[in-house]
Amino acid sequence: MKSRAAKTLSDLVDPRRAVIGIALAAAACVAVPAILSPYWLYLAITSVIGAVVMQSYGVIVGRAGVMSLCQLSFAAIGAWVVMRLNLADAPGGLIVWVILGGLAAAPVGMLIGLPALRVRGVNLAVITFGAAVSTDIVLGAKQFPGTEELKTVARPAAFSTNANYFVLVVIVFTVIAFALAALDKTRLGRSWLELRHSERMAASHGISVARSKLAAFAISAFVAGVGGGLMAGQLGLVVAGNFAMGQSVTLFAIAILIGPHHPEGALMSGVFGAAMATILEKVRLPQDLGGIVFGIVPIFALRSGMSQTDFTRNRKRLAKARKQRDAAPAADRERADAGPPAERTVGAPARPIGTGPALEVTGLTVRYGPVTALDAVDLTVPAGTVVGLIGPNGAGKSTFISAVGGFLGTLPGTVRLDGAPIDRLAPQVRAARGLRRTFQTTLIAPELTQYEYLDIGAGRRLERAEADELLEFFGCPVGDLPVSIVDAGTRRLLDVAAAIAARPTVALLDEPAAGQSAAESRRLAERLARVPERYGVSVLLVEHDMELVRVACREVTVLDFGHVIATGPTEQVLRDPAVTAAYLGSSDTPDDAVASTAIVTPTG
Ligand SMILES: Nc1ncnc2c1ncn2[C@@H]1O[C@H](COP(=O)(O)OP(=O)(O)OP(=O)(O)O)[C@@H](O)[C@H]1O
Repeated sequence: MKSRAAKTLSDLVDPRRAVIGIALAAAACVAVPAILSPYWLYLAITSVIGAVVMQSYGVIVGRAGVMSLCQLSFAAIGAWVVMRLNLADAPGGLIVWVILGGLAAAPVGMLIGLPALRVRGVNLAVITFGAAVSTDIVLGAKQFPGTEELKTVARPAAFSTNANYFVLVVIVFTVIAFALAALDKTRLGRSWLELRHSERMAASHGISVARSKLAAFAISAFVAGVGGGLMAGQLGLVVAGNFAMGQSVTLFAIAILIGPHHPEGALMSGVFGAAMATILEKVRLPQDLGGIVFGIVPIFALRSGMSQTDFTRNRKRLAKARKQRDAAPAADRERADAGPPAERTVGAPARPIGTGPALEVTGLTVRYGPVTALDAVDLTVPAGTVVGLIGPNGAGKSTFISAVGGFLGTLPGTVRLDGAPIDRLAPQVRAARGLRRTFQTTLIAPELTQYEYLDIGAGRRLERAEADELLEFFGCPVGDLPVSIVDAGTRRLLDVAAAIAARPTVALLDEPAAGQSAAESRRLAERLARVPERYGVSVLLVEHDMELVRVACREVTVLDFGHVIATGPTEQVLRDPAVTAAYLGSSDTPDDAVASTAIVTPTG
């Protein structure tokens, strides 16, 4: 039987990929020094060190989607530490110094990452570029330690020759590649993927955007610092020009185009960024050719909206997924068409349902400038129920969900979850306390499989049986299909399943039936009605589909222009003339009103 540690390791690192990766690295270590002349071997070392630096872009730009233009500043810190320790003949030798260089860069990375908590996009690029400029100025005014004394960095005896140093840098690159691949499978790694697509979605899953971003800055700075340290070991002495700010920007562009968050992308970027000019010069080709390649690769990136390596990988993955889907379409259709499966026998037990209100909102007010979207709204979701929140377009329903979820900051009014006030908490803290939400527009990272997305939603690794049960209950296809191949309507259901997987006290569902056929809506209604008893989760359901509301909800609250105009048992409220008037702008008969609600189409 596999030990727990071995199982965890095989969960984090795909054994097949590990074997291929190690075999390729070993082959390179044997073949490259044997085949290449000393000059080309030197360039190969430069390229692999460049690839290590590009791995740092792979973390911050490729994974977390943050624009950082100062990665070479972190590399400079790594190099500086190595040269300082070398000058002092510090114990440990180059390998230890390189690690210390990375560790010294990490807190600086976090410091520079602090503004990223408030700004993003171009503004953040400007801030990080400012850091690169400052590093340039400091390094320009102050030489690296050992430069005056001409004390070159001493390599360990085992790696003193360039052939052996090549082996060292390949080992470092490979170890970082495996470590990052393993990190991708952890909650932190997945949180970066969510951040890249939507910070709001990440927060709704209880992920701290601040912590994830700072971790991305720290880890990417560490990796860049290691790259800088290796550079010092290769060159013996480094100068400010090795870490020029312009180079940081060029490497950023290369990162966007090639995608160094994949090992092959990091290697290609390393060759391109670190050695292209020299290679062209050596083979007597015009330097402009580099510019031409630089001009062609963006065509791929722009055409596909993704980096070159993402594009290639995605194409392969989609082809495989389509085959997989086509192999089992009948089973999936049956599953979607079937009624809710009977008693649940797997997975975490249902949350015990309390006796008081699960969610109690009083006096909630939201103003967008002159528009009062919610005006002192009171709403209660009794424990163990599904409550509907309906109203015409623009009534304030989505605003209510965002406000209760904490996405609009601290507001007038109170929000209590299971009796405890949560109105001053950040969205991810509310989510962690047991308040989950879905969005009208789902932005699930398409790279994830459905299983992986459920894990993110649940905040833990679900057992296969538990994930399968959830997917089956909500009529989603088999779990290892990538989200990119799942249609928009099914993604909404997946979003609901991910919210329920966390076993929150309350799930706020924003129009989960949008994009579903009438029959699918009906089945969803039956399923939602059973959620409280099956999973112990109370639900607030925003919907335009009145048939779904009728079937799923025990109580309904109606909003109109930010005011509650009716609240109570579903049938009674749906027959209320004031509700009819709000929907139709006249006092038609209640039944007409309900029938006519199908005409009120969602805009979100
Ligand atoms: N970010 C915003 N800035 C300014 N006004 C906004 C903003 N978001 C919503 N509003 C306004 O607040 C009011 C309520 O909008 P909200 O989206 O909450 O309504 P809704 O009931 O969810 O509508 P729908 O059913 O169309 O989704 C509308 O008048 C809308 O125009």
